[in-house]
Amino acid sequence: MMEKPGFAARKIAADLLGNVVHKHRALDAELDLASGHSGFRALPHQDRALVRAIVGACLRRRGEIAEILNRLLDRDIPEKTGRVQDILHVAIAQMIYLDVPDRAAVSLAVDHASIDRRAKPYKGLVNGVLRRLGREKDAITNDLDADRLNTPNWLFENWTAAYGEETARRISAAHRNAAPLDLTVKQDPDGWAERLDGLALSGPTVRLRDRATVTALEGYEEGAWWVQDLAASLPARLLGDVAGLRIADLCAAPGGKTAQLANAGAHVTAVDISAGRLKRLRENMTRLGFSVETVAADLRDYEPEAPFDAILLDAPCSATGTIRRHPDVAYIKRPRDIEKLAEIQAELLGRVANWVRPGGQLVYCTCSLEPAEGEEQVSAFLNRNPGFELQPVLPGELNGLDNSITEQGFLRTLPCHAGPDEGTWEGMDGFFAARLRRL
Ligand SMILES: C[S@@+](CC[C@H](N)C(=O)[O-])C[C@H]1O[C@@H](n2cnc3c(N)ncnc32)[C@H](O)[C@@H]1O
Repeated sequence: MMEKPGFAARKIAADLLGNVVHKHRALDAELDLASGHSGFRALPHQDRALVRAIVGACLRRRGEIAEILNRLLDRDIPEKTGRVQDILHVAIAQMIYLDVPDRAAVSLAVDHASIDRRAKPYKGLVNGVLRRLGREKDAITNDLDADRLNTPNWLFENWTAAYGEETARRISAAHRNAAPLDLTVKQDPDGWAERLDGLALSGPTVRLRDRATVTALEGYEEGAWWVQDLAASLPARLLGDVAGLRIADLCAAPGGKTAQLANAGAHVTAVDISAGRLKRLRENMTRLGFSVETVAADLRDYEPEAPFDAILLDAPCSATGTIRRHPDVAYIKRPRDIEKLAEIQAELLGRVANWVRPGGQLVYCTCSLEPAEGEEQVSAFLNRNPGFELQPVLPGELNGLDNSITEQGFLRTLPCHAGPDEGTWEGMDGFFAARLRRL
């Protein structure tokens, strides 16, 4: 059988979807052009963009697609049918959420089922189900509760318990769209907003509507800015005026927060366990013209020579605050990952806290929406360590982002929080940060 144009892209999309949702592999790693999925790497540029769009829609709309399939089938597709379910999801994503003609999506799905040994007996079902969807699209997709369906139950329950159901729904809704591109500029946010046709948000953040090729944008070569979500820029800002201070940026790579601290005039020691990620940090600092000390070490072994004036600990976490950028996170993480990560965070926080001098500040942060990795982590630390106090984040400290400050004085941003003004192409990553002081 001759392969139809676009067949390879659909086949690889189904493969990648399967690797994420069944094998819990990170999508970024699969899409890496140096080390990712070999079939994906071999595709022409345009087909790679199509694969990204299909897999993105499959993940962002996974709950809706599953419900559509449910409405189309009389009974569940048996397990051990090979790729049937992934093939159907890929086709439905194209028919309902992407601008692909139904006929193309259906015939490529049937072709795919025909060449898969275990899916082959179901090619008639694939054909029938998808054709019916084409005919009865409106009726079948009517009244889908997208906000509830597209978030896995355990995450939705976590967020409902933490923020209430209405907010959990708004978080889920924010995940339907890809995030805009935020830059942190060294100086002159208004000028850069004008030059890049963006919007100056809170502080040094400039937001661009399109995710253009970053390296082709004005100011990249000269190191005028770096890519950093608005929310990710907030924890370092909590340290206030850091000019001349010795600061340890712990878990630093690839260096977004290191760059902020260096730009503000601090003497930064950037520590990270990953030599590869630290190499990227050094490349970033070279482009930006910052000089910082870098240390490749596990924080569980590292011993600083002298106490620091301040510490920023951006602990490893589940990254559920970044689902707008990484929709696979909702499917590759599981509840036990949160438990394991919370244990590591507690260990790291307990260990590094003693590296700050008395009177010095320690900011702990994670890009997670789970209280176990944020509020609960810090409250437990303070209970165990009477030698530290919380220094609440105060209204007015964060240029118009007061709705991201909790009653206790923690920073808690959510993907459904708008920027400082309405109409700022909505949203930011979910972040938690707490500012502590050693007594
Ligand atoms: C959230 S990322 C850091 C992002 C970074 N702070 C930034 O703003 O660009 C977490 C980092 O923690 C590092 N890490 C994880 N476990 C570590 C450990 N035990 N010791 C040191 N670094 C660790 C990872 O290599 C990863 O680079």
